[in-house]
Amino acid sequence: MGRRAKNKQGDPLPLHADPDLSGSSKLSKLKPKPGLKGKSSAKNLNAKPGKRKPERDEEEERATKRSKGDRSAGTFRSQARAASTKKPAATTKGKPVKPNGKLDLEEDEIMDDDGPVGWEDVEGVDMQAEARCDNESEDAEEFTGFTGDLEDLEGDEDEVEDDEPLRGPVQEFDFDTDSENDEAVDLLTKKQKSKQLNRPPKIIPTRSQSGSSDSEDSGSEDRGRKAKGKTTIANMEARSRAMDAEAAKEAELDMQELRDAVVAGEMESENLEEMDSDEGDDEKGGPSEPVKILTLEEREAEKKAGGPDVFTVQRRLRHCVRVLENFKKLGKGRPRADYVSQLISDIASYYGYNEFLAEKLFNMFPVGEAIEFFEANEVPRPVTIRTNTLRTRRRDLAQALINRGVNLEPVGKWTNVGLQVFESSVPIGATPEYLAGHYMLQAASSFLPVIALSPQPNERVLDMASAPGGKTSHLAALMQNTGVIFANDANKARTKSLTANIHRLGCRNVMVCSYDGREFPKVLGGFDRVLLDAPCSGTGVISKDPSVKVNKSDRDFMLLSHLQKQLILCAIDSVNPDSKTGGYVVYSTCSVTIDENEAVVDYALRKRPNVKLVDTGLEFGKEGFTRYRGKIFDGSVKLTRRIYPHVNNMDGFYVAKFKVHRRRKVEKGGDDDGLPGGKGDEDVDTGDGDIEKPTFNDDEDKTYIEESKRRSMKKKGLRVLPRKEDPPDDS
Ligand SMILES: C[S@@+](CC[C@H](N)C(=O)[O-])C[C@H]1O[C@@H](n2cnc3c(N)ncnc32)[C@H](O)[C@@H]1O
Repeated sequence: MGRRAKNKQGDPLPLHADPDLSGSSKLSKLKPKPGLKGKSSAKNLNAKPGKRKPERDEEEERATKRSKGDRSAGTFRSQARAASTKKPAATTKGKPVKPNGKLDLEEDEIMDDDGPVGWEDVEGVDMQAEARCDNESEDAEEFTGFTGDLEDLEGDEDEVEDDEPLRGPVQEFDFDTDSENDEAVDLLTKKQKSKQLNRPPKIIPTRSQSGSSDSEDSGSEDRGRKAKGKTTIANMEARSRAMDAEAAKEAELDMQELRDAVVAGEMESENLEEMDSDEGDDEKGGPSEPVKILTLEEREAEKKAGGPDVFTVQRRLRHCVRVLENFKKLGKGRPRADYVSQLISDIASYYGYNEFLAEKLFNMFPVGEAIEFFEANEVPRPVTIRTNTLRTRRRDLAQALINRGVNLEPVGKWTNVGLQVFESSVPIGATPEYLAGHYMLQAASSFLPVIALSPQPNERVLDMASAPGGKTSHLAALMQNTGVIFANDANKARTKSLTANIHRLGCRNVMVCSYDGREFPKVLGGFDRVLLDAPCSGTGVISKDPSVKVNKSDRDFMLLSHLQKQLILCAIDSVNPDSKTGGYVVYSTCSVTIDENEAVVDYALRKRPNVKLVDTGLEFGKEGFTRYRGKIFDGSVKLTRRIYPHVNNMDGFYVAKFKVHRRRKVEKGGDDDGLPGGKGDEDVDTGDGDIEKPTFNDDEDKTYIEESKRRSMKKKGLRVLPRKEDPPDDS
């Protein structure tokens, strides 16, 4: 994304236009701003992850950054303290706005009151391992008590009097009247001006920013906007397009920047030692020691001694990234693994992850891109809402909210219901429009599984893990309140917020139920479409819930993956393969790990030869992995889509879409290993009444079954023998 247009959610880059984020582009970012030299030294990074107490100037800087909602604002230097990132964007008179209307949003307030949500009351699943329930606003639960009359709210004199923008001139809002040539609209009055549009240059600037022009640019940009006149609201979409064009221009500039950086990186690498010692001037201005890569023992000793200071870690990070990106030239006899383990250790301490998760996530990307990913997790994603088309139209909603002092604009061309909120003078989660169900606070990426499922009017749809109902209500809207949606969630307590949301949003075709998803299709089957938005680790939403950085272990991923595999088979088996209009399953998670995504989808393909992956229909997202660290997945897994914070400026998400066909009878003595392309040759209509119980590979599942037995014995207070061997690595 461009330097100046990064504030806008915008259309994510199309699949084939994803920028090459790997490589030396990061090198320029990692250069410290000259003025910062030495400033950060002697800070203990070994403090509790994410809890390092910032100094005063850092706190101010962080407050500024927090309000930007812009991933690019994240810099290497500022990340170590950002584990305490809070929910961004909308503000009320300078204070952060909570979606539920309260001020001063705290991270723990984003979570359910009951703590971590997901699968805690699901039998057979370890309570310790937390699963993340997506990135829906969980605000609804706090509104379940609202029983008042909307008119009362509308007529609340106090609110009106206190609410300056309500008295302002009514602005027209029309999505239909724009044209490419329309004047871009400045939606932001002086008072309301988006903080995202006004972000400062990066603390560690990229090449393009380190020049003279960033502040000038943004100044002239602002002037340009002002010159274009006051907000008319007549053509918000035109403005959006103008921004898109600007973003495209910026993207091109960035690509150029990247190309320059690669060339420059090659030159730089030749003078690496020189650079390292230049960068390494100590606080007194003298040259510091060359960067030292530590052995495991030395690292342990360093930790024991209180941990490295920020300055040292930064230098080492830069050094390791540079060397690893050009190892042939710069490796200098040391094994690559030494640099990798040093880098992972430094990433963990710098960004506040446990080393296990830092490594797991690091391994998913080329070195430079991994840094992009970790940085993006330090920056809040844009606040977005989804128009509930059962109650209103997007233009009417936008008009109403603008009149209340909300700065917003369409999310991007790929959705006609999304609005991005930049700033608000009113609590965005408690406006009369919110309470009247005109919109849902919902992260943009969580629109994607529903768009992929594409439910049709009059269908029978199962939303297998549905609370608090962001996607259920979106499904209902697309089905225009026809047909029927079974909105299930294993967690009874969470079905309260689900029910509240579907009432608020006017969904009349929804049946709420609470079963363990693994009981389907025994309880009910024959659906035209099934959405499985599975309980997951939440590694795609770390910017919202930084606790994920430290509370996930190898075992959690193993157990989650197992649960997801069980659920996906049940989802598939709940579909009527003879559906005239459908026959589809969409599997999604708000996690980026392979164990929870491709490994689950591949397992489903192997166990259910009657399903095939199909195109998700999404315009963007990276292809799913078809091989990863020695594992080879079915080639069709590349049809699945990965959404990343650092690429799409959205929460990390994964979406896969299956078409379910009739089952084929497996030939006697034939290949019954469940691999696709087995020898089955005869169509057998399994029908609703003839749905087989999901089967599992006993060998593969042995460990899980044993774990499950151990847990239930423990629960009953029985003595549990020590494990015979460690569970296998599933990564
Ligand atoms: C990612 S959240 C779902 C978010 C929801 N789809 C939405 O859009 O609002 C995962 C949900 O799975 C539920 N869950 C966990 N284990 C389950 C199981 N075995 N069967 C059904 N639901 C389960 C959790 O209670 C949680 O609400």
